[in-house]
Amino acid sequence: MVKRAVEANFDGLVGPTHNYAGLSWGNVASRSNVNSVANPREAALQGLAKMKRLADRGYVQGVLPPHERPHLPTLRALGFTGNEGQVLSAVARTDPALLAAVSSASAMWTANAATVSPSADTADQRVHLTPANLSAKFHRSIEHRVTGRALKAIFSDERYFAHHSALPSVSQFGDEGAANHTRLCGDYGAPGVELFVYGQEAFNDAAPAPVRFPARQTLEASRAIARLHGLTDRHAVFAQQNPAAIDAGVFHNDVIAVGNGNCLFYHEQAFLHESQVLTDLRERLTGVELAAVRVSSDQVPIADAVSSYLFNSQLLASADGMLLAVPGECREVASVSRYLDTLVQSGGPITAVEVFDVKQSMRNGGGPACLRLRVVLNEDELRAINQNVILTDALYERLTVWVKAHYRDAMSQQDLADPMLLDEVRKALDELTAILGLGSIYDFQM
Ligand SMILES: N=C(N)NCCC[C@H](NC(=O)CCC(=O)O)C(=O)O
Repeated sequence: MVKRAVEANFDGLVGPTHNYAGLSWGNVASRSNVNSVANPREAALQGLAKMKRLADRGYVQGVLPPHERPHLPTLRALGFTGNEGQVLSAVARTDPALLAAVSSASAMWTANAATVSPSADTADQRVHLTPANLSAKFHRSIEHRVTGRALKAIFSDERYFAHHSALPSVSQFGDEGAANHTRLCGDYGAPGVELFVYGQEAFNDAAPAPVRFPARQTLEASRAIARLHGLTDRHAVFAQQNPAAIDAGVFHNDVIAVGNGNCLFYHEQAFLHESQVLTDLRERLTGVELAAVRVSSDQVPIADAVSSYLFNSQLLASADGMLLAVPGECREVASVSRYLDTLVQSGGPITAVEVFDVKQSMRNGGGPACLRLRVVLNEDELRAINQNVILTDALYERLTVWVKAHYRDAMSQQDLADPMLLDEVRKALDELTAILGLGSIYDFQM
C-alpha cells in the first residue's frame, strides 16, 4: 500500500559571515561579484521570507543551521598556531584567500548538503541520507562533517533514517548532493525514479568532459550513492550533463533542470543524450506519465538561463498544477520573462509562476532551489523528525529577531579578519542550536 507522503523543503539559514569572495571558478555569479560588500542580515531575512511564504502556502518547511565560520579547526589543521586572535591575524596577513575560504557561508546552499532517497525507493524502506563531500571546492569541502551532525540531530530515529558518511574526498568521487539529483514519481509515497546527473566519468579518460570549467560530480560518485542508498536499477537513472553546458557556466545540473512529481522542466542543452534520458525515465516511472517541459535555445539561450537562474526555481506541487518559484532575476532577462508569460498559458503542467527575492544569495550563484534540500517523508517519518526545525509562525518570528540581533549589515573581505566576528558568530550559533533543539553540533560546542 502506498503511504501518504509529502515533500518537505529544508532551507539553509544564511550564516552571519555571508560574503562575496569569488571562490567558485565555473560559477559565473560568484566570480563576477568578487569583492563586493555583502549584507548578511538582508541575505538571512530574504531566505527566511522565502521559507515563510512557502510555509504559509501549506508546504512543509524546515530550517538547516549555518556553520561555524571562520572555521578555526581547519586553520589549525593547516598549521596555524597560537590563540584564536593570533591564528586569525596570521592567516589574514599571510593568506587572505584562505581566510575567505574558511569564512564562507556556503553551507546556506543546502541543495548541496546531501543526497536523500525516500523510503519508498530504498531496499530497507528507510530514508537514506549522504552528506556531499563537495570536494571540488576547498571552501565547500569542509562542510560535510557538520552537515552530517545537523542531519543526524534532525533525522535521528534509526528506525526511519539511515545516515552515511560522505564519499572519499577526492576528485574521482566528487559529489555535490541533491543539486545533481532529481526524483520523479507519481504520489510522493509511491516508488519513484532517481535521476543522477554527473559531469564526468573519473575513471574513463575517453569519455566526454568539459574543457573550460570543472565537472564537480562524477559518475562514480553517483553510482556509489545509489549503492549506499540501496537503489536498484529500477529506481535509478544515470545521465551525463552536457559538457558544453558546464563550460557555459552550468556548474550544477540544478542550474539547467528541475523536476518534481512527474514533471521534468529542462533546457534542451541540459543532457548529453537527451532522448535516452527521457526513455530511461519513462521506462521506470510507474503509474504516471512523464510530463517533460523542454525549453529550446531559441526560446531561452543558455547564457540567459545562467544569468536568470530560470531552472534554479523551485518546482512545487500545488492543488491545481505545478508552481514555479522563480528568482527575481528571471523578470530582468527579456527572453526568460517572455518565456514565463507563455509557459503558464501553454496548458502544460506548470500553471503558476511566483517571484522570490533572494538577490544576496543569487550574487554568489545560489537561487531558490540551491537554498533548499528536499526530503520526501511519509506521515510516520515526518512525525519522527525533530519538530523544532519546522518553520511555524512562532519560529519565523523568533529567527527574524535572532538574525536582527546577531547579524551585521555589511561584510567585506577585510571584515573577515575581525576577531570580534568569530565571537559574534559563536554566540549567535549557540543560541540557534538551543532554538532549534539540535544539541551540540559545532566544533566550538564540543
Ligand atoms: N546550484 C546549487 N545547488 N548551489 C549553488 C552553490 C553556489 C556556491 N557558491 C559559492 O560557493 C560562492 C562563494 C563565494 O564566492 O564567496 C558554489 O559554487 O558551490
